Amino acid sequence: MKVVNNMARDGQGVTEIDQEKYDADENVKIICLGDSAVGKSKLMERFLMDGFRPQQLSTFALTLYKYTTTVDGKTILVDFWDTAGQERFQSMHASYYHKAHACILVFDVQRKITYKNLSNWYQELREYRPEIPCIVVANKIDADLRVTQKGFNFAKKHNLPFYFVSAADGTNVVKLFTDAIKLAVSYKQNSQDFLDEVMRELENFDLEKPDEETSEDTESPRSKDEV
Ligand SMILES: Nc1nc2c(ncn2[C@@H]2O[C@H](COP(=O)(O)OP(=O)(O)OP(=O)(O)O)[C@@H](O)[C@H]2O)c(=O)[nH]1
Ligand SMILES: [Mg+2]
Repeated sequence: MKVVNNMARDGQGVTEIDQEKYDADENVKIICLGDSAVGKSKLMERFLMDGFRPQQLSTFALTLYKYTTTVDGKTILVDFWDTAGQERFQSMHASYYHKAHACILVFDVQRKITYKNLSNWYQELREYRPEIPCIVVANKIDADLRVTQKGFNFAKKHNLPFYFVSAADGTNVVKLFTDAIKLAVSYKQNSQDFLDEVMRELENFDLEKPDEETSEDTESPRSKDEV
């Protein structure tokens, strides 16, 4: 497992890292979103390093973790993108979302505002990635287990999977990440991304040709875009 610390502000430098790795079919990218201090980095640490260090600075801008696993007999390379949720970074650079295959959306069960802000994060996510699987996560349940009795309707409302977890004691952390990886892989395998790109190329190409040649074909590329 390799950790790449990218200290670039505002997502600068992300594209270089991004570029070298997305050619392989079995490479997926999973992003993590949520307010500052909800436990995004701690959840990753718990899963990737099987540990929890109580004191650590908040993520500066972006940390990339590389992780290898197997799904249905195939070797999968996972890039986990962890970002800072501070106000100063509240709107993510587009490249953070670029080619992401799944999202883990985290709030802190002890702080209501972080739950309220889910809708802002979710809205931004959907602007860039309208289709990718997204798991909603209620973190820090170790602090007061009674919270698991509460109804959190955000996930239900948007028809998203929802897990109660704790980075501190490890509850549901492995399940969360292994499910996120499976969802990312299945999204990538079924996604129309590549086809869409090709179709867009063809559409542009068609536009340059005389009308009569393209009139028959114009419908199909459009309908693919909506899959
Ligand atoms: N009790 C408890 N504390 C937690 C848990 N997860 C994280 N924390 C604490 O919450 C604080 C913030 O955790 P981080 O993982 O740094 O939060 P973050 O979401 O990465 O924050 P930014 O990087 O600023 O966006 C730390 O002090 C952690 O020790 C948990 O499951 N239970
Ligand atoms: Mg962090």
